[in-house]
Amino acid sequence: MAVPGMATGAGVGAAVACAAVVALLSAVLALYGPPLDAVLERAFSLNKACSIKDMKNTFQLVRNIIPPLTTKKHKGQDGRIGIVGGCQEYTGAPYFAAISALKVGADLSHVFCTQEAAPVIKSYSPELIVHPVLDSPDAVQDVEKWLPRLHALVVGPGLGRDDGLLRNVKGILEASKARDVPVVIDADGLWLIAEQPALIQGYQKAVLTPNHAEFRRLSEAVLRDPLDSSDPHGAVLRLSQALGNVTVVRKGERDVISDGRQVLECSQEGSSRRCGGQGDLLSGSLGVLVHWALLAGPEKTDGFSPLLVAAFGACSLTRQCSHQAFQKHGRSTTTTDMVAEVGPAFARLFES
Ligand SMILES: NC(=O)C1=CN([C@@H]2O[C@H](COP(=O)(O)OP(=O)(O)OC[C@H]3O[C@@H](n4cnc5c(N)ncnc54)[C@H](OP(=O)(O)O)[C@@H]3O)[C@@H](O)[C@H]2O)[C@@H](O)CC1
Ligand SMILES: Nc1ncnc2c1ncn2[C@@H]1O[C@H](COP(=O)(O)OP(=O)(O)OP(=O)(O)O)[C@@H](O)[C@H]1O
Ligand SMILES: [Mg+2]
Repeated sequence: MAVPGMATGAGVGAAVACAAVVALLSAVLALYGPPLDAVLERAFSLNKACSIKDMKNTFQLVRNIIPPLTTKKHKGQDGRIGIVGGCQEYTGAPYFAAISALKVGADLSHVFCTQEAAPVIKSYSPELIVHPVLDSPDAVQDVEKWLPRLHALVVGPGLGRDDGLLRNVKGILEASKARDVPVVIDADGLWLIAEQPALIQGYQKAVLTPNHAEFRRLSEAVLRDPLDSSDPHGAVLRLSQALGNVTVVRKGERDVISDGRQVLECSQEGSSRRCGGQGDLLSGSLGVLVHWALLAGPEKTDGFSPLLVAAFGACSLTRQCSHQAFQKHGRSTTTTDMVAEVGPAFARLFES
């Protein structure tokens, strides 16, 4: 079925061929070092060709990672996701992330927030499990004891920038890495990473989802250079490489996704509404898709990194939710209207 906003083009085979060329170029880069720019430029233009042609095929790869709904599974198998965020000022952001994870298909969604934020977040939805632990002196241990039961953590929505909270989140990130738990880092979690990039350096199960301001901050902190706005794909590729191939999703008019080897672009039609919370829907959805993609493994994603495919899925889903909500509500569209579209948008993009 044709999906609006989707480019058509070459087959998955072409993507794999491109991937091979890019992998080769990366190997050349690793072996011979500078002049990096010339080689990167070439690698990148190959990537660009791949990404545009293969948007249609990338949808198929997302379909490949979606677990079947069967009567043989028990509660939790399709995803137990944790959201780390929620403080006095921001209660909506962790709620949007957590409810979106459930609506995409996770079975259980936990929110680890401050004591004050917990009753507020609980009152939004009986479906969320809310732990008022993030500002406790035992925050790291309190979250750590849940880690063996969680498939992915989404760190940052509505976290705020309180030094004590950020210290606790640093400990939670270190504990997650030690246990190999995949992490999606968004919003104020990215503030922490811009301050201490070493926290995430080289962690292959991390995805960063910066908006415009967050990308600039991160990029300038990590690359120690003013952001080159003339080359949006190259900027994402370079940031990912500098972070040791951590997957980066730069949100914007077009979303640009890279694992430092390949670049994908998502230009699924969204809407012109820029109400707050849309990024939280994206990061919550991505938490589930990351779990599904890693479970499915690279054989289901045809040579693409599973995290790249998960990210493309979350970006296209968020934009499709925005598109559908806007068709119904126009200028009054809010993120709550988009959350109501998660099911229909998911079915339209990935199940028809
Ligand atoms: N309902 C809730 O609870 C919600 C809570 N949220 C939570 O809020 C916390 C802070 O998150 P954040 O995104 O507001 O912080 P940050 O990165 O400092 O950006 C601030 C400034 O950056 C700029 N700017 C942003 N985008 C830009 C663009 N495309 N193009 C150009 N400029 C752009 C813009 O600057 P301005 O236009 O004001 O000069 C903007 O004011 C975080 O915890 C998050 O989760 C949200 O999730 C929403 C729903
Ligand atoms: N100019 C734009 N045109 C179309 N879609 C956009 C545009 N900017 C962002 N988006 C889409 O909106 C969604 C959220 O991106 P955005 O940059 O608003 O994140 P954010 O600032 O982190 O959101 P939040 O308010 O949740 O913190 C993404 O799906 C992105 O593709
Ligand atoms: Mg955000």
